[in-house]
Amino acid sequence: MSAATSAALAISGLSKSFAGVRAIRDLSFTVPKGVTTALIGPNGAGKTTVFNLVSGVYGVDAGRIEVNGQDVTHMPSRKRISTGVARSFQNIRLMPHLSVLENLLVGQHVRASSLGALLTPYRLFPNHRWKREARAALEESGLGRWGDEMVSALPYGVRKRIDLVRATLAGASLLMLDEPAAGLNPSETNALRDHLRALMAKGVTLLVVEHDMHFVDSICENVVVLNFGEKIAEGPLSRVRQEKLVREAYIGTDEEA
Ligand SMILES: Nc1ncnc2c1ncn2[C@@H]1O[C@H](COP(=O)(O)OP(=O)(O)OP(=O)(O)O)[C@@H](O)[C@H]1O
Repeated sequence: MSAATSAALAISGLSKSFAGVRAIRDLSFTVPKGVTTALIGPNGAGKTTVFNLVSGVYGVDAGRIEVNGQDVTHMPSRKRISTGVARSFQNIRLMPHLSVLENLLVGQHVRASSLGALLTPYRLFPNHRWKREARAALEESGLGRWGDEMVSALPYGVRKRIDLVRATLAGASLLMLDEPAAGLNPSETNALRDHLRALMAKGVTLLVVEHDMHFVDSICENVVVLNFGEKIAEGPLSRVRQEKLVREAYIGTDEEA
C-alpha cells in the first residue's frame, strides 16, 4: 500500500494567516488510517485552525490537504463529507428543539444521492431507511432509549455522544473531534472513551484536539504537537512529552503535556 492510500489525512506545507497573524506555518503531518492521533499544543497554537482548514471553513494560503488520498485543498466545504471527513465542534451543534432522531436525520441529508431521496418525507414512512439506520446506530451505541427525546432535555455527556453518532451516520471515516472530553464528568468521559474505541474498532480514524492528557494517553497512538502554528514534535505521547521544545512550550501555561 502506498503512503498516499494508507493516509486518512495528509497535510503538507500548510500555511494560514489572519490579518498578519501567522496562525499556521508550513505545517506538514500525516494521520495514517486507523492510527488515532491527537493534535496538542498550548492555547492559540493553531489546533482549531487546522480543523477549520481541513473541513474547509477557511481557505488555505499555501499547502495541500488530502483526505483518504483525495486532494480537498480547494474543494468547497459542503463537498468534503463525500471524501469521508467529518468533525464535531467544541460547542455541540445539535438542534436543541428537535428530537435526537430528527437531528440524526438532518445529518443524513448530506448523504442524499438525489433530489428524490432528499425530498422523501420520512415522517410518512415509519420504516424510512434513514430512520431505520439512525435507530440502529443509536441502539448500537447504547443510546437507543434517547431517540425520541428532545436534545435540550439530554445530559451533556449524552449530547456529546449523539453528536458522534450524527457524524458517523454521515459516513465519516475520518472524524475530527474538538475537545471531546471537555466538560464531561468521569463516568461520562469513560462512556465517551468506550464509544470512541467502538468507532476505532469499526475502522473510523480519529484526529482529536484535547487538553486532557490522560484522555489523550488512553486512546491516542500518536500525537502532533503545535506551538505558534508550527509542528514542534510528533510521536507517542510518552516520548514527545519528554522533548525539550515541548516542555518549553508548556512552561508558563496552566496546561501540561
Ligand atoms: N477567524 C480568525 N480571525 C483572526 N484570528 C484567528 C482566527 N482564528 C484563529 N485565529 C488566531 O489564530 C491563532 C490560532 O488559533 P486557534 O484557535 O487555531 O488555536 P488553538 O490551538 O485551537 O487554541 P485553543 O486551545 O485556545 O482552542 C490564534 O492567534 C488566534 O487568535
